[in-house]
Amino acid sequence: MAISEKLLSRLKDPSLVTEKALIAGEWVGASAGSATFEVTNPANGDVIATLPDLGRAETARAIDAAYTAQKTWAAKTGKERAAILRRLYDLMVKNADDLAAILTMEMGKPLAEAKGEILYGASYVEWFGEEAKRIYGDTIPGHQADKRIIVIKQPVGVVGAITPWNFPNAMLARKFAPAIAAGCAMISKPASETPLSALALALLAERAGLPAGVFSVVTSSDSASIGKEFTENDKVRKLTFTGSTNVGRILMRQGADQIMKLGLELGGNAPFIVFDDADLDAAVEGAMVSKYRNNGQTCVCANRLYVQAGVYDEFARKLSEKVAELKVGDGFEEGVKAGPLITEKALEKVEEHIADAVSSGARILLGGKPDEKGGLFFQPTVLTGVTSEMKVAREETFGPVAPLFRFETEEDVIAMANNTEFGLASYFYAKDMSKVFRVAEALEYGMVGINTGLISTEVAPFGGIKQSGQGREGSKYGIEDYLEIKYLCLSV
Ligand SMILES: NC(=O)C1=CN([C@@H]2O[C@H](COP(=O)(O)OP(=O)(O)OC[C@H]3O[C@@H](n4cnc5c(N)ncnc54)[C@H](OP(=O)(O)O)[C@@H]3O)[C@@H](O)[C@H]2O)C=CC1
Ligand SMILES: O=C(O)[C@H](O)CS(=O)(=O)O
Repeated sequence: MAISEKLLSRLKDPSLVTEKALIAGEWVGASAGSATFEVTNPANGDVIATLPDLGRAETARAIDAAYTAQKTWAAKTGKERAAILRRLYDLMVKNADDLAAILTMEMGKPLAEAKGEILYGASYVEWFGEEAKRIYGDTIPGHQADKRIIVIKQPVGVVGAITPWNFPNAMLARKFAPAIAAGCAMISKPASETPLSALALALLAERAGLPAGVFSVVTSSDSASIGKEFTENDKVRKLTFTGSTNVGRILMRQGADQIMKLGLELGGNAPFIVFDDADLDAAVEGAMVSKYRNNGQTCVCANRLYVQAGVYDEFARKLSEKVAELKVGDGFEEGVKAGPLITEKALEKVEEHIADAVSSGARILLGGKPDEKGGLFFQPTVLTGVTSEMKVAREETFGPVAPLFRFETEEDVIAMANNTEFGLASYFYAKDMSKVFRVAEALEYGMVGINTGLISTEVAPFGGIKQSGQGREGSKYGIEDYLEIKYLCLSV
């Protein structure tokens, strides 16, 4: 077991990579003969680190420590909690290049995108460090002359967090920051593909002064068991999850027995609509960002591109010209815009969706097959002649495929866009203001990008409706999910 020299040689501070999990304030490595799992670089299959493969016992130990530490942490003032989050924000920014290199090596995204993710994750730490000082309650006029009513907000308590591989820093930071700001304690279970980013965050949180036990990171390849510990251990008051709708459903069922508070950021199937009065160049730019960011591996990616008949051919041509410029390769290579997919399973799903579409009459305008580099590299792809009967219309591709659907009327496209069990992100390009308000209000999604393909920011409420989840992350709304409301009735 040894950390990859290729990774360590890229870092100013090699101590940011660890092969130890953080359990109850102690860094725990794999003991002789104990179970371990490997973290590999999706660009070439290299083993970059070996982590202890922990289970329910270690998770329960982390929960016990969190249960104790949380009481002291919650007793600190918002200003004291804010100061530690501010120090963490400063450390994330100072170490952003190293954190980005760790992220690119374990997840594959281009280095510039990884750096962007680190700063995006840090923005949540900064935002909720500020919110920590503003957890206000209410006073309410009494219902009787001798009654005084006060509403206070208190931290939920111990929180379990399960996060995905596609944004291994930002998806954790988006949960960690409001939880810690609110006075909660957290045990995180990162995706087994990408635990190093979570561990680096934990290292920096410790250096920022976060007390022992308030934050643990359990590394495990047996996520189902860790999830069961989170949902069955009565010291855990909330579970926050980002990942597929299928797993979200499993966790919701498991948490039902103790009426667990849940935060669910699940799958999406975003429509991206181009009306014939759109600024086509802007729409192409927005489609490039919304579709190919993170190689299409984000839950808010444009999954279905609906283009009005009058501009369909021109949009398809312009989009393909831009897609053809995307350089595929190792995320560390200069100019690369499309890294590897995360696993063989992810690549097979992309191939399956393209084959299904073509077998039903779609045409490959660009790409359509694995890149000549082999491995997990795939050609950025544009399909035309796509219809609602195809899998790309119903399922989340989670890869670099832009399926173009042609539509005639506003009513038709709203009906098609809403014809899904998902409701996370949606986008459309149009100039007519009446149409903008009609369409924005008619789309059944938690988020709507209007003349933009990039909507994610810490200042706005990120989240979905229907089977895309519940709760919101970021914004002034995001901290509410980590607070309980308490009503005090005083007889005076
Ligand atoms: N709404 C949002 O913000 C986001 C949604 N997603 C959605 O997630 C999917 C892709 O991400 P992906 O990582 O494959 O999703 P998964 O749901 O497979 O995995 C997400 C996390 O859940 C863990 N997990 C898997 N099975 C269980 C289980 N039975 N109990 C507890 N934890 C479990 C995984 O651990 P391990 O991998 O180690 O098994 C990982 O840490 C897409 O559908 C995407 O849309 C992804 C990111 C953001
Ligand atoms: O897809 C995800 O995991 C993130 O939610 C995407 S974003 O927040 O960076 O848009």
